Amino acid sequence: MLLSFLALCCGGAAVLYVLYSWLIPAAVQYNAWLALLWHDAIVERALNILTRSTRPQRLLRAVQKKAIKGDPQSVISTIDYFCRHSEWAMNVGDEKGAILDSVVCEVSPSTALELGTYCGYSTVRIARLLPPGTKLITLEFNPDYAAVARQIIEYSGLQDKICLVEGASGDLIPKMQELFGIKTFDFVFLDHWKDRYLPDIKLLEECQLLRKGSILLADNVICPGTPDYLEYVRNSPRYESKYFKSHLEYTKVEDGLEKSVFLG
Ligand SMILES: C[S@@+](CC[C@H](N)C(=O)[O-])C[C@H]1O[C@@H](n2cnc3c(N)ncnc32)[C@H](O)[C@@H]1O
Ligand SMILES: [Mg+2]
Repeated sequence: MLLSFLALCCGGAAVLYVLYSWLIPAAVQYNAWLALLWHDAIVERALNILTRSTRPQRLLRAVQKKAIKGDPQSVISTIDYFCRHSEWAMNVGDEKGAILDSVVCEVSPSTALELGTYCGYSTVRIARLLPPGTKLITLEFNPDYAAVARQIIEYSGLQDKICLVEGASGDLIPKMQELFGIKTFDFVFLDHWKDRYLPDIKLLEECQLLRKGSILLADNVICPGTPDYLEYVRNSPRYESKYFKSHLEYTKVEDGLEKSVFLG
């Protein structure tokens, strides 16, 4: 009786071990929906309860503990390490980040807008490459995320190059001229909720915030995906669009960035 109970326990433990150390990580690395469900719904909630903190707070703590203050590259590398080895987070990440870097360097914008700040990872990534005098305006409607992003931006030492505005893109885009005297943006990074990409570029067009040659770079066009936005920029005569194939941040799931030039 005791022996069969012990055998049952050992068998159960072995199944759990195989599931947790091999099957789940493998499935989560390669399957889009499993990856998002696992990282966003299951692990994040469990860790929030267990640690009585939020994912952005845990990410901020890692930066404060491990990154060199005033060194944006160290902040970026620390976040990437944390997200690969401790806890996934929805930053653009290192792999797609390299594509983002090359587009920012190529455009060398005088005016830049980011939609969706989260913890400020991509904000720091973009701002560190901006020419002197350029300010990046970044919009975030979640006050808890914005509070963490402010501290990460401050920690990286780039606060003078970044203006974080709290609020919804749909409300703030029409106020860009009034708030910042912006006539047009040279570069826009779209990385907020995916159903807002299309309405917000139409709003940017309507508010005449795009000029001939403005560059839009959109993240996550495959995973979670922005089919209506892709259909628009790929078929509209007002845009010339190109896909950069990559992977969803910190996984092997296909994702990519869409770079679109506004033709006027
Ligand atoms: C994927 S995360 C941004 C990640 C960030 N760009 C990075 O790579 O580090 C999306 C963020 O957009 C914010 N967001 C979503 N829709 C928004 C909107 N309409 N206006 C402002 N912020 C929005 C969310 O709260 C979330 O923090
Ligand atoms: Mg993204």
